[in-house]
Amino acid sequence: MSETNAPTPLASASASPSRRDQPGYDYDRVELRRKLALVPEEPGSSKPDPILVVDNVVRRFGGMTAVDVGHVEVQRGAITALIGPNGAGKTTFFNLLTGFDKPNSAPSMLKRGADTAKWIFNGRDMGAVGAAKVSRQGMVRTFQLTKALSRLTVMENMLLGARDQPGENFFVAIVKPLWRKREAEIEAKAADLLERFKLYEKKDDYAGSLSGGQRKLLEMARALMSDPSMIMLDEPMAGVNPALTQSLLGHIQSLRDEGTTVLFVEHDMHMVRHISDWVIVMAEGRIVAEGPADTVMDNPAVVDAYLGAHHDTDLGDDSLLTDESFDEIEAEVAHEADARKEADARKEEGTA
Ligand SMILES: Nc1ncnc2c1ncn2[C@@H]1O[C@H](COP(=O)(O)OP(=O)(O)OP(=O)(O)O)[C@@H](O)[C@H]1O
Repeated sequence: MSETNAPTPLASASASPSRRDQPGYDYDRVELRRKLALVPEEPGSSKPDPILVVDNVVRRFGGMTAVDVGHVEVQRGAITALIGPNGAGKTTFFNLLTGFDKPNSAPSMLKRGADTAKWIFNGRDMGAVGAAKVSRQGMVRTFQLTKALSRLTVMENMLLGARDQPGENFFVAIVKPLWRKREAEIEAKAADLLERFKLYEKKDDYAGSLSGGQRKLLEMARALMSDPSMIMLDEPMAGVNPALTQSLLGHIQSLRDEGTTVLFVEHDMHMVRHISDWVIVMAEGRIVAEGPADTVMDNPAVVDAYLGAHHDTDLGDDSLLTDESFDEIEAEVAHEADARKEADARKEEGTA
């Protein structure tokens, strides 16, 4: 199977509807960029429609402060990159937000006040919420596949990612027609996602036998099984070959175009420049700069952060990925979106 295939949108009726099809969703990238252009390019700036608002998240390891974020907001429906030199605190921040770690500033029986940690996702307070519940609320992050998951097949990995498994609901679990139906839906959805990520032919292979790039695709596909409102990707491009890089970028753009908010940590500045609607920069645990990708790299605070920590970081030379190749991806994604609209319209006409 080729790794270079372009992304395929969800095609069959058995997949859950994308957010684009849900009432009230009106994605318009030009409008989004126009709104973001009005946002002040400063750390902690307010966004027009934040899906995530974070306050006072502090994490110390011994005497070292890994994360000290006073305030930050993530715009709904946008692709936001979280960048920063090695050790800036990006992964620790992801772990805290998704319930896999707890801030030292977490509110307690003794202390709850203006300086205690608080983060609101989609209008809900997530501060005291564990990892499983965070994911059920629609904030899902990708992980590297563990050894155990490598010994499961690609399809088994997908089924593990599903929300509302029949066994989770006692009533559904004991009424056979109900769980049969739900099980079939989940399997159909997994199959659709695997098709979309060009992994369907590998469905019965062990996940451990996939290439590094295919594992990244599987991680993303598995995360999408729970229909997240926001997907958080930790270094999606690490270890991925240039051909599959383009495919991954296309997938991330289509997710955003379908209404999923994307927050990703990445060292690859080519990727950051080309697909981000907004960039947040961390250094030494703090947010030091924010702005659109084409200007934020020139911010003196960003140059300082990278020069101070990481002299050899390439902040913008596109050697592998040219503007033409990204234009091609964008055109392909737009073409597929149009094809999807046409198919939906035909389907509607057929059922009218
Ligand atoms: N469990 C831990 N125990 C002790 N120190 C830790 C732990 N986890 C992270 N750190 C430290 O916290 C700091 C922030 O680490 P983190 O991995 O969050 O940075 P990062 O920005 O994701 O870096 P990279 O880009 O290299 O992945 C680093 O100095 C790291 O050594």
